[in-house]
Amino acid sequence: MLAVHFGAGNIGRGFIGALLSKAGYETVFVDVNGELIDQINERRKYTIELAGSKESFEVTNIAGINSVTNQEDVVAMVAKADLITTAVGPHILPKVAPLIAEGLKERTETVNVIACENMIGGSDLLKEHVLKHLDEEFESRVVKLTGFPNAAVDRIVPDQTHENPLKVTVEPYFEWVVDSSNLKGEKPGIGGMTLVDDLTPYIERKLFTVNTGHAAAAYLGNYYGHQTIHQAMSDSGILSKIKGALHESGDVLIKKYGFTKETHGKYIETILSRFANPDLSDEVTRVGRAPIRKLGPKDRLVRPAVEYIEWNKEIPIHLVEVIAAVLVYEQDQDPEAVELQSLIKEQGYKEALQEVAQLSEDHPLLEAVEKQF
Ligand SMILES: NC(=O)c1ccc[n+]([C@@H]2O[C@H](COP(=O)([O-])OP(=O)(O)OC[C@H]3O[C@@H](n4cnc5c(N)ncnc54)[C@H](O)[C@@H]3O)[C@@H](O)[C@H]2O)c1
Ligand SMILES: O=P(O)(O)OC[C@@H](O)[C@@H](O)[C@H](O)[C@H](O)CO
Repeated sequence: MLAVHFGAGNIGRGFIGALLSKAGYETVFVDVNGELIDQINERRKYTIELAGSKESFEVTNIAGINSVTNQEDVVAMVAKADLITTAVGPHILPKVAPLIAEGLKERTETVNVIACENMIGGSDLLKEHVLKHLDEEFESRVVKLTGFPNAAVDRIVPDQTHENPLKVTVEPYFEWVVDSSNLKGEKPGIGGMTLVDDLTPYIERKLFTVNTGHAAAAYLGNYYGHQTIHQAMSDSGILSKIKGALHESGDVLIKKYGFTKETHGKYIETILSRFANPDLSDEVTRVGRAPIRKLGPKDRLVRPAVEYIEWNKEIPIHLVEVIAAVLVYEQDQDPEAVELQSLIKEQGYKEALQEVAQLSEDHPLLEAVEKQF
């Protein structure tokens, strides 16, 4: 069985590649990072180390293709793959779409394409971009043969600092949930992949708990001068604000999906203990990367804040504080942080937030964030 995976970065190697290998797939990583691909082809294996335990294992049966220099090879692999996955970042999905479209055009058998990105509807978005590259004749054939099931992926994989550039240290916890209602053909039998009929509660619970809490730790941590998530979690003042934000997003999740307070409370506790893992050094700059995306209308901060106001007719004060912390997040190495600061300089905090979060001019969230300043 052959899997083609786009994005040989942290989650690609540290999570998806690992599960594919364990399930017996030959995994071909596609990446624009030529050095990384050369290393994959030279070594043909890498080590996954579980943070905080002595456990480690080898990921084998792998190869790599540089999608800048070897586009034809990528297309040929997509044409014959048994499974196609991505973990490149939401903004990169339009860039991988043309090669996926070319490969899908050549197929006569069913295949599934799963975008493993932190967003709602990742595979739907990828499908939309893929279809833009197909004319009518190919479009109907590709739609018939290709499943684009959405997915939720959860495992904290920080930026790596090993001498061996392929080695990855990951947290032991992981969850990969895939919407089975959109699968085509035989269901992939991958240990660790959970198939569900309705992904919405899973992806929302993950994004609006793990990623909301993580974002709170990163932006408040940065504001109060911390470098890592672990340091932010050790600051009792920040920890209580993170918990506050998670109780606000949790309030909405409980109301929408009927989780009991007790179950959701336990879920929050598990997430907080994952953030506090002393064996995992995760920089606030990684977790806070791409602040414009993170202030998007469907993303981890604005969406739960807007829904909290709708359900409770009340302002979620902790989420508001985190959103304000995003607006003062300065990081020269992060193109979105630079862009956000220049937008704020031109327009002011309130107007910049209104634009990136796509809120109406009179939305109460805007006034609340302005007051926070
Ligand atoms: N790291 C985590 O803890 C984690 C956990 C869950 C989900 N995610 C999600 O997984 C995705 C990837 O995150 P990551 O942390 O692995 O990022 P990363 O930066 O470590 O990896 C992304 C990889 O994609 C490659 N890439 C960029 N453009 C490409 C292109 N056009 N074609 C092929 N490859 C390309 C990059 O070179 C890089 O190797 C994101 O959507 C992220 O939200 C990350
Ligand atoms: O990947 P992002 O930029 O959407 O979010 C940063 C982190 O919160 C994220 O990568 C988490 O580590 C991950 O979602 C845990 O499953």
